[in-house]
Amino acid sequence: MLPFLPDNKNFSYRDNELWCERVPLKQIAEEFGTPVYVYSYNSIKKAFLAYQQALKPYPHLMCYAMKANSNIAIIHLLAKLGAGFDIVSGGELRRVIEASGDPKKVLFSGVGKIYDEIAYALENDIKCFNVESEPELERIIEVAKAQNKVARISLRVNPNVDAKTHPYISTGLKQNKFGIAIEDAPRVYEKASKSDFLKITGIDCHIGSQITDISPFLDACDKLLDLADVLKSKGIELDHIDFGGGLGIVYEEGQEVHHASELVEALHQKMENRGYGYLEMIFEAGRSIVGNSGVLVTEIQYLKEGETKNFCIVDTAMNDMIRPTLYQAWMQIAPLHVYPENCPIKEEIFDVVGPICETGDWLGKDRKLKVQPGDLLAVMSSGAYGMTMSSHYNTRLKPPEILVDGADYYVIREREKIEKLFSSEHIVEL
Ligand SMILES: Cc1ncc(COP(=O)(O)O)c(C=O)c1O
Ligand SMILES: N[C@@H](CCCC[NH3+])C(=O)O
Repeated sequence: MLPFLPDNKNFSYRDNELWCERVPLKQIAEEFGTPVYVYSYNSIKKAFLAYQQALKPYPHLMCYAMKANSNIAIIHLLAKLGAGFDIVSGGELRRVIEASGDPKKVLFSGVGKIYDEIAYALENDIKCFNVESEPELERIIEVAKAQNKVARISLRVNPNVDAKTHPYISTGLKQNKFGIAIEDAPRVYEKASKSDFLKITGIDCHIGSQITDISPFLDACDKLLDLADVLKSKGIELDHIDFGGGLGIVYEEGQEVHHASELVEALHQKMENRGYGYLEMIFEAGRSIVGNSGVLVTEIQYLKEGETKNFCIVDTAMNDMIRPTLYQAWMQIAPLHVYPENCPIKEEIFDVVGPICETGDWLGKDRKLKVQPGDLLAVMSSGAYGMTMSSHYNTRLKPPEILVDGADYYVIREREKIEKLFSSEHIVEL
């Protein structure tokens, strides 16, 4: 039986070899070395268009949360498909501009926006600041005043909804640092409405990531619409409602997720029923656009028999893909070549680990694999929160990124060079 693949359309086995679209992954590994991130353009496009098409009948803006994967080639291609962007730093806005994206379709989220970032975003006339606290609101007024501009804002409210996801990626509960408590929101909106330097355009929330159920989104929507009612009674009208991040994805066999259209329809139905069908619907989806569109290909260095466990030691590590270490996330690890049943290599159970000096440096535990040193493995579903969360720990260089489109492929990031790593460091003689 062939190993499970979360996106078995754009990643598939042909004659027991794993391909991305019409390219054998082995060919990419041979040409560019390992570890290497490989993305399927057609998978990204399909995932993005699933939201776009579902939203088409309604006023909408589909913003890609670029923290998931911010390679400028991907930003550029998504911008061409009509994407706006959700950013959390001035650096991410720089990327949008570099990639010829439209700043007027940019939302700026995040709890710690600094002066310079606010000024830069205002200069570039972004669509909206998602304000996460009262002091931030005051800072935005101050910067807008200095530029003699009007900043468009929405409040990111914390609806206190349980997203039923990992506690580290749950963001809409009272104890989380994000957003403004929903009970305080009417007062803060009133305050904002009095400033000549602000224009209230919307309402925003983001309750967490990797949410596979629609009900937390609907619960949050109810609370936002209750707030919209209160605001209306105070004469504050909104243009948009921003539901935050998108749906979760399939990492593991047997997991089920909803199609983007189910989420959009369910939310719109609720808006319509409550008299808000006219509001522009905004999503800040990241993971569901790129997550299953990427893999991290790695080469097995050693098979090591431990005292109680077998280890499959590969040449990628927690510095390239930190999700298992950070969230104990389960990610499928699939061999690039599947040996036939009758081959003498034995199937064994391994912990797949990297070379980093940490016990937490693992990619998968207790995985059944029929492999030998030199074989290649793909960490599936690595397109989101892979490269963007990578680091140089243990002075490891960042892997290249390759984008596949049909039978063609392109280097969208070169393998990092050690000289570049050292170029901003300086020896001092003391
Ligand atoms: C404010 C905000 N918007 C959007 C996202 C993207 O979420 P997801 O990748 O689950 O679609 C995140 C990440 O969780 C976020 O913090
Ligand atoms: N980085 C996380 C999700 C958090 C997203 C940022 N708000 C992950 O890999 O699952």
